[in-house]
Amino acid sequence: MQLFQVLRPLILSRLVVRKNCCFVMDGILNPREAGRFISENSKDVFIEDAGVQKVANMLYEKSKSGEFNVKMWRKHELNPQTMDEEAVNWVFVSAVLNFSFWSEKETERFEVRYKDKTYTGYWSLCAAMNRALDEGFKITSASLYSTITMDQMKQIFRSDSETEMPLLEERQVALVEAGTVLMKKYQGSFANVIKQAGKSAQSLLSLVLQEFPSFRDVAEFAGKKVGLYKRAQILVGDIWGSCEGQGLGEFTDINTITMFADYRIPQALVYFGALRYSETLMEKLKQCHLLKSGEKLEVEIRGVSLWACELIRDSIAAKVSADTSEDNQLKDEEELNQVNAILVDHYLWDLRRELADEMSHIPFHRCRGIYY
Ligand SMILES: Nc1nc2c(c(CN[C@H]3C=C[C@H](O)[C@@H]3O)cn2[C@@H]2O[C@H](COP(=O)(O)O)[C@@H](O)[C@H]2O)c(=O)[nH]1
Repeated sequence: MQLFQVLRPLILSRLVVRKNCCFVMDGILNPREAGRFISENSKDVFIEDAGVQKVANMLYEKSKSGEFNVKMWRKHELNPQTMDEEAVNWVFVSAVLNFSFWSEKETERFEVRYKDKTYTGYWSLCAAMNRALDEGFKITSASLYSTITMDQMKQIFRSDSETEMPLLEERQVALVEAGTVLMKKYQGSFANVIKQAGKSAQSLLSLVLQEFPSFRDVAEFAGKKVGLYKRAQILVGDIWGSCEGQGLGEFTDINTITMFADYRIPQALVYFGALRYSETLMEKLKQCHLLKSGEKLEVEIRGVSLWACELIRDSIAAKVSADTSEDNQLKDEEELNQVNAILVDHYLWDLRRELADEMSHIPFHRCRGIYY
């Protein structure tokens, strides 16, 4: 192995500390403000109220069962079950790497086989992480991933198909950056970052943006800086889910977190008629046009999708308060069952996977980057 390969992570970790200058959030619209502003100024992506109400009705009916709540997160076989420090360190690593799984051809995807099941997309990341842990490489330990080499990355994230994991080098850089900060300032555990946030989701979000530059998902749109913060927000949302809103996952303001602006929720929103693309944009996406991170069309798709989910959440809340029927479980388990933007997001994201074939005629937007 060349000397550079060995030294690369150490060089990167030196760079990180210098790059990690303070991140000023003032002057950047927060995700909810950004969603509204982008939606009000969008030229190629539009919200359709009939579709918003359709999704809100679907979700409201589902939420009446009392099954649709923070406890869902742990139900997936790949998600950690321990609701402790190990679980939040697992969530942190998954959030650092949670981006850009799409491949040129949907039929040629990065795949990981784990415990007799084949995973693609986001779940292939989780399967590779759990496979590494089973094989004795503690990928959740900052002391290890802060100096992880490309050879180790290739071994851990090896594919069980012909297609390699996209952006492996960018993932190594993100891991070294995150691990270096965690080791230098938080004794190697993300639980210590959480504890510094005083049970506030917004404080944790700000702390993550301050400390970990790879999460700074900000664009310029119509003369303003807009913070979409997809990975930083999903990190908070998954910490909440991994601990069922208790202990390390307890946040007094979790309902201020918005949907996570990825490339799958827009697909679902268009499918249900809550979002509409201009003919020009739809044609571009059907041609698999590659959008640049931060370009106008890309920001419109992400920002208007985010705002659509805010409207869906607001519509559900209005239905709950109007609903006087005694069988509505939401009333008496308000705390547990309130449908916030995180649950709206997970519902749509999981549904997009369940209905992948039905939705396949709706193109997702292709953008190569580390933000989502
Ligand atoms: N908006 C939103 N985007 C999400 C997630 C998740 C994983 N969350 C699950 C984890 C625990 C709970 O069970 C959640 O359901 C991954 N992604 C993004 O999707 C894209 C990949 O998609 P696909 O090709 O289908 O794997 C990629 O941008 C990835 O960053 C989410 O929840 N919401």
